Amino acid sequence: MPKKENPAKRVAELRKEIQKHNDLYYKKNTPKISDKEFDLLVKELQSLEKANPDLVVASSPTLQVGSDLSPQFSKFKHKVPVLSLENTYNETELSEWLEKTGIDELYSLEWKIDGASILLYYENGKLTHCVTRGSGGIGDIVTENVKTIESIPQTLSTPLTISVRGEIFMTFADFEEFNEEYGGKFANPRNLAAGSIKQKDPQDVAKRPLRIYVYDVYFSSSRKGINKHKDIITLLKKEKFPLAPDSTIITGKTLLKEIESFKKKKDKMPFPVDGLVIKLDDLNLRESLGETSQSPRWARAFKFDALLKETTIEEIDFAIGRTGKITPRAKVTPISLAGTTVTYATLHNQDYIDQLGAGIGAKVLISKRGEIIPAVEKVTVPPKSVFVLPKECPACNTKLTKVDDSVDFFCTNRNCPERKLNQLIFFCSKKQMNIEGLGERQIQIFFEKGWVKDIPDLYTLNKYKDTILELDGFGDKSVKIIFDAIEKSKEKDFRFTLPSIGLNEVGPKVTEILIEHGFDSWEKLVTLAKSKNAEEELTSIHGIGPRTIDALLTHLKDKETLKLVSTLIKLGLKFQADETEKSDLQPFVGQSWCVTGSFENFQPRDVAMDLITKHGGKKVSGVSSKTTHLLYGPGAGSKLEKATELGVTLVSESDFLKLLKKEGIPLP
Ligand SMILES: NC(=O)c1ccc[n+]([C@@H]2O[C@H](COP(=O)([O-])OP(=O)(O)OC[C@H]3O[C@@H](n4cnc5c(N)ncnc54)[C@H](O)[C@@H]3O)[C@@H](O)[C@H]2O)c1
Ligand SMILES: [Zn+2]
Repeated sequence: MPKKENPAKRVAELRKEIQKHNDLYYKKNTPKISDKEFDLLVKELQSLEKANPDLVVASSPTLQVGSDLSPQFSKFKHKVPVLSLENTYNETELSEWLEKTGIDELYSLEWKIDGASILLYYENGKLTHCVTRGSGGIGDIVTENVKTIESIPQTLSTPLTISVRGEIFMTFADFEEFNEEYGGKFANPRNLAAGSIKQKDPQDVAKRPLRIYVYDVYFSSSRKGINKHKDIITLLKKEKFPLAPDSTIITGKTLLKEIESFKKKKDKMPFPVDGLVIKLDDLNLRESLGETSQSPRWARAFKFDALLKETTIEEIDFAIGRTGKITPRAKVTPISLAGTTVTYATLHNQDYIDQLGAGIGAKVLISKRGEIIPAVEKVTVPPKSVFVLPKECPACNTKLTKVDDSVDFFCTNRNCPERKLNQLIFFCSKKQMNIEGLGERQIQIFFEKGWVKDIPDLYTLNKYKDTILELDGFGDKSVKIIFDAIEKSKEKDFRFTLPSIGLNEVGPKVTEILIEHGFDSWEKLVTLAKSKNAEEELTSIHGIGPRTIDALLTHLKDKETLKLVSTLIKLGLKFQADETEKSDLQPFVGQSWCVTGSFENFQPRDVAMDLITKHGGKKVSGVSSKTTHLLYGPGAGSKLEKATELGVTLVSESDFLKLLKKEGIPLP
């Protein structure tokens, strides 16, 4: 509640507090309070400023959009102010706005996607700049990072000069898979998506499963023939931009009813949504209403409350991941939340525990959004003492350590039983080797009995078959399923075996990239690691950053890893990739191609590179002494210079078209 006795003091306090949370949210991507709590602070400040106009200053966070600007990026002055949205959690407030704006008007109703805002600037039909919202007036140029999202058209079918606004996000499933690959470092898809577009190295961004939905277009000159939101959507569809599902256009009268049906769906959405966006359909009306310094008067965000429920921490234990990461978990008095019973909620790490002041006996608020693991969000009644993580691994007593600059503690003992167990669970899981019948429970039993201590033991498990049949809960049928699935897993190729053994930084995507570049077996990788220019060769591969290269080369020289793989090969597992759809025409065998510039017939230019790999060639992302050909088009830069210097064969688009014709390769 506003403290009436000294508004100036409270206003100053609130501004400082809001600024702090803005920075945590937009710049660090690690918010410490919920959106609702944040919005309450802003509302309190707004009402104080309204009651005390003399306290209003232009720099107040109520008059500015929260800024994401970071010093390491070049800046871009937006062509039109990139604003925020005024939001409400309350249907009465929304109705009042509808009445004021026109209940009989048409409105668009869309999901409010929880990611990072982005502007795509096109000049004469070519994508020139991708820019963050920044301060609303200027933004950070993150073009190369955003261009890694393949669904963004690089060229339009008409030479329009426009800016397209959208939201970059990640689905829950992609987030979980990615996060699993990186040892569970990231808190939620929104923070990961927003952090990803601000990475230093586009190659690191390319590995992240980012997506985009666009929702608006700004025109540099007159928007001839475009008078409704509907026309904008038609244009975006025609130019093949990705659009969010379920968007609809309805009258103000039926809006609240329609919102109800969106609400029913919201917890089942595959990507994070934090509300709905309602916008006037008529663009002329929009323009006559105009905007405040912060948000348009013709749109509102209707936000959903994050589901929060109170319970008590009964105990705190730990998950020890396959990478050794220790995650403290609160065992809570069971509560039902978003249709499931919650008994555990994550406490992430010691820093998080300290910030919350969490401990055994504390009363806490638990949240669940989408499919993410529930988390402890807030302490409402403090514990007797704040919890402190043990110094040693609870499973093997190894001293816990921090790796690099991470906030997490790790057990570095490779033979730690909990790590081993989780490696086995990961190996057998559906997305990996898909060994049906071997779920967490079964693996745990075999592990405790000492029958399966490590991955290779799975393939000699049949010596315990009779004993297994004697166990409770293992019938003929279920045991047959297990052994059939183990046998069948031997058919899985390198695309699965390599990521399944759980080497850090080496997940499915990296594996796929390695295979595409000709490293389609363990043997080839090991040979590569022994060669002098291993690092140079890996660096030339697009999509593999320095951190991955480091990790990969370490694994490929590590004795235990080498032993593990050779044992698995002896047991009949495949550590080479099956041939994929390759053409009989293989004119590019033995050649290594690089590409630069843009092309008329190949958009995106990967289309050309795919032809080369399909017909036997290798593609590389940088020109080196090993590159044999450079395919170049307008806009070619330093690669062309370097290739000329090194005597690489230069191939223009028309040369390439002739070559394809000569070889009888059709255009896709
Ligand atoms: N928890 C915290 O500490 C903290 C701190 C700062 C901000 N926040 C949250 O962020 C909000 C303010 O952020 P904001 O200024 O980005 O505004 P916002 O998130 O409330 O709304 C504007 C944004 O919505 C996004 N959006 C998604 N789908 C859209 C669609 N279909 N149409 C239009 N826009 C769409 C756009 O990126 C746009 O920038 C606050 O309300 C608060 O909830 C939280
Ligand atoms: Zn341990």
